[in-house]
Amino acid sequence: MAETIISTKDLHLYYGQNEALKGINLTLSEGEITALIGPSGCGKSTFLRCLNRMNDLIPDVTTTGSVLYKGQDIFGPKTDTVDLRKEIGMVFQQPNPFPFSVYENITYGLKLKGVKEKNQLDQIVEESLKAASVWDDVKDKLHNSALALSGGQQQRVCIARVLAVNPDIILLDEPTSALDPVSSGKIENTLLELKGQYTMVIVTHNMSQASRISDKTAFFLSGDLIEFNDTKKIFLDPQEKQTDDYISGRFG
Ligand SMILES: Nc1ncnc2c1ncn2[C@@H]1O[C@H](COP(=O)(O)OP(=O)(O)OP(=O)(O)O)[C@@H](O)[C@H]1O
Repeated sequence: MAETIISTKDLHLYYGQNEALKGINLTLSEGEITALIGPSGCGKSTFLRCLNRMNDLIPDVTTTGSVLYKGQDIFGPKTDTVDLRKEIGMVFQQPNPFPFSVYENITYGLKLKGVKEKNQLDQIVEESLKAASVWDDVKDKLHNSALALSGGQQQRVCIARVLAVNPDIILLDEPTSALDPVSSGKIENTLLELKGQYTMVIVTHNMSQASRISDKTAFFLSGDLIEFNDTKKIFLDPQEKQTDDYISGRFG
């Protein structure tokens, strides 16, 4: 049995008066990929952002309940959110490289961590880009702007940027929805190669993507977690009618 790395307990989140998460209890296991699925507005991205406190950046948000990461509540006073976000990194829907060179994108977080030695930086740049399956595309363009790459290459550079600071968990918010099918397939392969080394949580509207890459799937509806189980079970033998209706395309 894989170890628990993060668990939420009775997690509620309100945007002003609007309750977007209605008491979510969910446990994520180390080294697994968990897919969050459900119709638009059901709270998937909100839940994802709770896991590294990205919702803190949004005004008028109230969160109750807890998110235990390695047993400690991330909403507790001991948490430094900058450190937390290095351990629990995030990849967004739109590729968002910094407007610097590829090399500087990867070394940015390392320099903040105090890594200065050029050989070490060079080594981590190469390792991270290789792990994100984009090294062959960019090895001759390391000092060119990351913005000059294709969307799919930019997204893999963004994954490499997260990997460079050696996180435990990677949160991915619809990372392929802005990409063409070939680029999406490359990202999926990259995630499959990283499986086991990192715990990943991916929000996706693409049911076949969820079934291809994830170990576990959580189905959300209107701020509730309706069903959470092994991905095979969710797709082949869902226990709740609402899950069945959603994955069979009857709504959403
Ligand atoms: N920054 C925000 N301010 C106010 N309300 C928000 C904000 N972000 C999300 N919401 C609301 O919270 C609810 C959940 O939204 P969320 O984006 O988490 O859903 P989602 O399942 O990820 O949707 P989608 O699949 O369309 O991205 C929705 O009612 C949405 O309008």
